[in-house]
Amino acid sequence: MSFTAPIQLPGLALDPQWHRRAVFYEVMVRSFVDSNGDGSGDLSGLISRLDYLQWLGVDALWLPPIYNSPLRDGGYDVSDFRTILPDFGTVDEFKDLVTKAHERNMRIVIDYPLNHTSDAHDWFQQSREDPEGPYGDYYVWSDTDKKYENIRVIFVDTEESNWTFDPVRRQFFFHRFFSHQPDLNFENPAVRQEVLDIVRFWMEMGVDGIRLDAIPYLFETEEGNGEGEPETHQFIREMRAMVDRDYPGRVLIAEANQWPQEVVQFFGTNEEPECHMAFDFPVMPRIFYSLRSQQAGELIRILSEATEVPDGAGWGVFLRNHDELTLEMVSEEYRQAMYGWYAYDPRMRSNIGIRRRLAPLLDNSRAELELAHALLFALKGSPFLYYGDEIGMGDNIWLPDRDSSRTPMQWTPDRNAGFSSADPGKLYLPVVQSLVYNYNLVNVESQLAQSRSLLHWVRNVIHIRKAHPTFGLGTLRVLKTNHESVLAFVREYEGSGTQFGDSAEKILCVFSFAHNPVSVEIDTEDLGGAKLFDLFGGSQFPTVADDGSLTLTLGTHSFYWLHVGDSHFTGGRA
Ligand SMILES: OC[C@H]1O[C@H](O[C@H]2O[C@H](CO)[C@@H](O)[C@H](O)[C@H]2O)[C@H](O)[C@@H](O)[C@@H]1O
Ligand SMILES: [Ca+2]
Repeated sequence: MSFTAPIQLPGLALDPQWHRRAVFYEVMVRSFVDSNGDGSGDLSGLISRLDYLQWLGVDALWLPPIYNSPLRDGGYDVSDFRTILPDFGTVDEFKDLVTKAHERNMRIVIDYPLNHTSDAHDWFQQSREDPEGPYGDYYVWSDTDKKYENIRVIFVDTEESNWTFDPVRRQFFFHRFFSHQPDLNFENPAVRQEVLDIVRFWMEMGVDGIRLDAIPYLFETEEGNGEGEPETHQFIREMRAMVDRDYPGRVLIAEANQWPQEVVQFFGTNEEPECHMAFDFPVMPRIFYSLRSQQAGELIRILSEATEVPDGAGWGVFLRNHDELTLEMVSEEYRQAMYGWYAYDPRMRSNIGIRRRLAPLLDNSRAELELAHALLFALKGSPFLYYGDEIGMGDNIWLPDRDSSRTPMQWTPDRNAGFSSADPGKLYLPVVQSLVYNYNLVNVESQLAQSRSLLHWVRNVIHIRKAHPTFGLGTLRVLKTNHESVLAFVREYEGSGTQFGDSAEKILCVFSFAHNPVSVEIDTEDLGGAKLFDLFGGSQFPTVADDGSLTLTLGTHSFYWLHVGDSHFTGGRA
């Protein structure tokens, strides 16, 4: 396979708003390409596929943890934050990745699980052995496991308590996640300084952003629930001030699995900003709910909630990632409905969520995959794709925990799906060989060869989105319709008049979750008399009536992106 996209030199375009226009792609280094045949993906392998990612239209890569780790939690159990897992490569190879990505105008975002370490980390080993030593106070130790009783257990499948007794120190240590992941003690100024130094270490290496893993959980208090305590926000403000001062243009991304009013606090304010971006956890499960219930109501409700963010900040929206499809942000009633639709086999569940990939969740329905992506790319926020979802990769629910959807990328129909030349038994996880998603059928090479494949469709929609800065920078206003299965909104952008030549624009987006064709009347409010043109092919649609009403018909699971304007729009096909 060759992707001969032109390489832009020398490096990145200067754009302080890059993260709001960007299409992100989450790529697990271990899962993407194995360059040396040892069975594990690595940095050199990833570098070898940057041309593919550039061809796809990706602007930024998010790499889950690449540090030294016992890999008991997919690398989120870090044993040294300043070295790279040898299976993945070296610091020099990482620098090479940054350089080569930048040459392609692509950014690199790394993942930083700052809340905790692995119990194999030297800090923890010293802390347990020498309570009076320099690391004695690096973790949250207690003589009793009865502290912080308001703090819930997150990994309910495996942990009964947030406290585990350490036989060496003969005290309990606190952990929000697995019992092999002790929480760092953020009350200790030395710990806070270590964390800031580690941020600086990777920023000096040239990274463009850092995903702050599990960010709500830094501080614990007796009164609170340990999620977004004031001290946690204060510390993020300090980190942000350091980044703005010493590394302007780099971004901090909050992973806070919380309700909108709580997540929005991780953006801070104009005067005291915190993160540049935050993942939108409430929207994601509602997309899946709408697809099965044929009801757009919950999605409309959450999209209509006013959650203003500071200037220049933006949401990260996603369909799937390396974790389970979390159902923490839906009511118990909705959760049970979603388990019934999407996790009918108990093996598909994990903690409070569903450990499946996008295509199997949607039963490989091409119409639903297109609808879900069209919505993802039209929402307010920057879209994050999960590796392999662009080809509709399947999962393996027989693998433990979230490994079900972390299997090798499927490049070709050849041995190990072209991921590795290793003996198949040596792979870090087996390739998917199920009836429907077998790598013989689902792979990049065969989809490149079919112009109507999902891969080409996703690439096209990415390029159309990128031709319209409105999607990244504009406002979103939900419209009233007379059909419960239809979501309609207007994206509107005033234009910036910057060097990017952005002009003012309105785009009407309409999505039908109905399982049959529907006719819908939309109250477009102030769009009376406007002409509409399809963004994909440029064809003209019925003009909006003078009173603002618009009647459209939509096929099963279909959608429209319509340019609103007086003049003919020529379409955006890439
Ligand atoms: O490092 C521990 C975990 O941190 C992240 O966790 C997030 O995912 C959890 C579900 O797997 C979710 O329930 C929690 O609210 C999040 O903070 C990371 O993404 C995980 O992979 C990791 O195990
Ligand atoms: Ca390798």
